[in-house]
Amino acid sequence: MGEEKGRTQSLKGCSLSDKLCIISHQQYEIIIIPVFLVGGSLIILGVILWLFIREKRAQQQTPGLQGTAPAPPVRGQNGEAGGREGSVFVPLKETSVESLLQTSTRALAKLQIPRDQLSEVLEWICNGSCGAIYRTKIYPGDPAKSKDVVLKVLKEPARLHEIQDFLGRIQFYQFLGKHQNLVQLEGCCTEGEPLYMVLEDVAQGDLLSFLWNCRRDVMTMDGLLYDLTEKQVYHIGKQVLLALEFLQSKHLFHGDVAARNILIQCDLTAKLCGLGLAYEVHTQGTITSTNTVPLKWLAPERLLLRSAGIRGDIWSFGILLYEMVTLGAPPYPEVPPTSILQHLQRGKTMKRPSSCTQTMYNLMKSCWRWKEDNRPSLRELCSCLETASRTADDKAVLQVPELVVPKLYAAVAGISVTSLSYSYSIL
Ligand SMILES: Nc1ncnc2c1ncn2[C@@H]1O[C@H](COP(=O)(O)OP(=O)(O)OP(=O)(O)O)[C@@H](O)[C@H]1O
Repeated sequence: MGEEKGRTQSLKGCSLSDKLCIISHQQYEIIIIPVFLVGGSLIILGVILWLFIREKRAQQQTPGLQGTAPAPPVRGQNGEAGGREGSVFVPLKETSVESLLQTSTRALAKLQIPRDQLSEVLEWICNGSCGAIYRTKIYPGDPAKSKDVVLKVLKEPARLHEIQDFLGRIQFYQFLGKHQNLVQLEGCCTEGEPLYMVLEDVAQGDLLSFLWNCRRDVMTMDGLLYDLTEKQVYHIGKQVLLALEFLQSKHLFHGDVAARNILIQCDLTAKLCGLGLAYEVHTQGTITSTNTVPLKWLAPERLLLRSAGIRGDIWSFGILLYEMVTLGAPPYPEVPPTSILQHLQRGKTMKRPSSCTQTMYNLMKSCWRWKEDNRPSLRELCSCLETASRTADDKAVLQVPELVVPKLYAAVAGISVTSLSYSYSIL
């Protein structure tokens, strides 16, 4: 009855027996409904096409020619922008170097080291991102307290923003505080140029050189035993995970986990260095510099220039395990650095190295799951490593007969040879 009433109202001005009126009402429905259906389908098709093209374009982003990628956007462990805890004291409004140094030296008063306490004898280690890195001695009054330290010297002449950046990095170390598996800041000299950042000396140098030295017949050098067992690989790996957990607790991540960014002591204490990207995440919430990271260590989301986070570090940790168990072989030796993304997109990962147990290989593969969320968390990985370490071989020494030719290594790994600070010679 109600339907009949409504219909009568819509046919206002016509009598129900009027055939012409009823015919025109039916035509109205016949036109509108298909128009809506076709229009809706076209819009849905358009959206699907747009998403498809967008995805394709992202995949076609060609990596850097040298096998290094431009910095992708980044996010913290929960997808949020990187942490900004702790204010950045460096006075960005200062317009002259003198006033900038005056203000910041006051802020860094507790860290200042008198320059005359530093030896003038400098041993060059390498050129870092801000300038040269040297080893020297510090004599803090009491000769018994003299010790080796590492100096990061800001290159000269430095522009105002480079000075601000360097001072910010010093404050970043201060913000991080102490952790046994992170390189420690000893102090700084910033009352005038050249600016120094003074770090503890992790005497045995980087893990990559250590791994290469383990290939040689020498058993010990400078008190360090150049032998590595499977159990020790887990021991070093666990320390790196602890350092990453520490960064994660500050809403940060490392962004460049690799053997070249780990320093090693005689007792196999491992310390994470190369904190430049973590510093950028801290201050900018993203990576803004033109810093480049070798492609073969990067997770797919970084290669695709999508957001990066701690799960990207987990992918790189898998590569680090590979580096350790192969005593410093370049990852994916058969793949050119610039083809790595296509290689991964075909679902390929690295084969199990002959020196690697199935247990360790399974761990690596879990780090290399395409989807970030499917990779283990730091906590899970830590407990897997602990379990694996309990039954790991502590006797058999890992052996790889071929010596490394650094130039060749750099080409296969997609790293510029000058950025490697190896203390290793094949002679
Ligand atoms: N505290 C240290 N003890 C011993 N060697 C060190 C120390 N710090 C740095 N090095 C050496 O210098 C190399 C480069 O260090 P690092 O990656 O920290 O430099 P950087 O270019 O300033 O990095 P970033 O800009 O990422 O902080 C290391 O691989 C290592 O050989």
